[in-house]
Amino acid sequence: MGSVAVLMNPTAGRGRHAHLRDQVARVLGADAEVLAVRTTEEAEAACRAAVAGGARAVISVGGDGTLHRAVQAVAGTGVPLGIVPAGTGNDVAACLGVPADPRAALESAAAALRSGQTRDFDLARLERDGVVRWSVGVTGLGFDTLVNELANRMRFPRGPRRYDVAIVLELARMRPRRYRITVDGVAEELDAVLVAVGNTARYGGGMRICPAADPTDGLLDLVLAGPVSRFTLMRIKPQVYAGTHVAHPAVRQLRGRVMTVECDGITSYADGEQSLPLPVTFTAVPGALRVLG
Ligand SMILES: Nc1ncnc2c1ncn2[C@@H]1O[C@H](COP(=O)(O)OP(=O)(O)OP(=O)(O)O)[C@@H](O)[C@H]1O
Repeated sequence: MGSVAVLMNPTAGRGRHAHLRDQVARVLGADAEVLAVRTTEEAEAACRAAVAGGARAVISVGGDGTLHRAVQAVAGTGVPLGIVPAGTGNDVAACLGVPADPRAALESAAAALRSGQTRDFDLARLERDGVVRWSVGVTGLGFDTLVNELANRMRFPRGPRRYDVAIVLELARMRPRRYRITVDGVAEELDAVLVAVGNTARYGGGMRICPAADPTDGLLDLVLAGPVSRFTLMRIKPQVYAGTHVAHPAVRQLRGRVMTVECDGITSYADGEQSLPLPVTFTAVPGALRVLG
């Protein structure tokens, strides 16, 4: 029987859950192997190597970004993924019904390893020029993406305040962009400031940007905001936590199995991580993710 590979991200959640390392050893026992990684790239490569080497499960201990790395390795393999939410937002874990408390989630994954109990979910398969990436949660393709990119380039301020500053800076130069969106073969061109494709509903620590997204329906939800003013965007923003922004006349929801999104100068951010530059084709792949518990 293969080992249980554990991807721990000590930087996730601003280091608040560093003590989970001892818990992992205690709860998962001797066949748990904590992967020795220091960077994002090493994290993904180590998960892939573990799966190729016959690991019987991968456990992600971190936030959505950590989970995203582990998902690249287990997608479509049938190797189950344990999710221990120890990040800042933990939006994907919440949408997949994983206990919010990391210790409870760890116990639940350990119990599932013993009983064999798993649940299957869809994944979004992103493809451009033959390069494939996977997203379990939401992929941002507009204003939110630019904020993410700017925040990543900034050295100051540190921590989440960086995002507040990036939002203000990006708002100042926000302009609608021309998108070409094809949903199950039906194409349209439109101007938008914000576009997001969701397999699950949430990102950004509780924002229900794609409120109707269901990771078991075999479909993806695309939500877009048309050309609105900075003022209107800021007024709609608080409604995103409840998912009621979709009632605003400038907001549209599209649903389908295969979607292609084209726009110049935009790189997708999948589960909060930099992914493929547009154009990207998204395909809902039922059952591509098996989750422990
Ligand atoms: N073992 C690791 N060491 C260093 N960095 C890692 C490791 N694993 C993943 N990372 C990267 O660290 C970054 C932050 O991780 P993550 O997103 O999980 O935490 P977070 O931002 O606190 O949580 P959330 O995304 O849920 O708000 C991500 O870009 C992720 O790819």
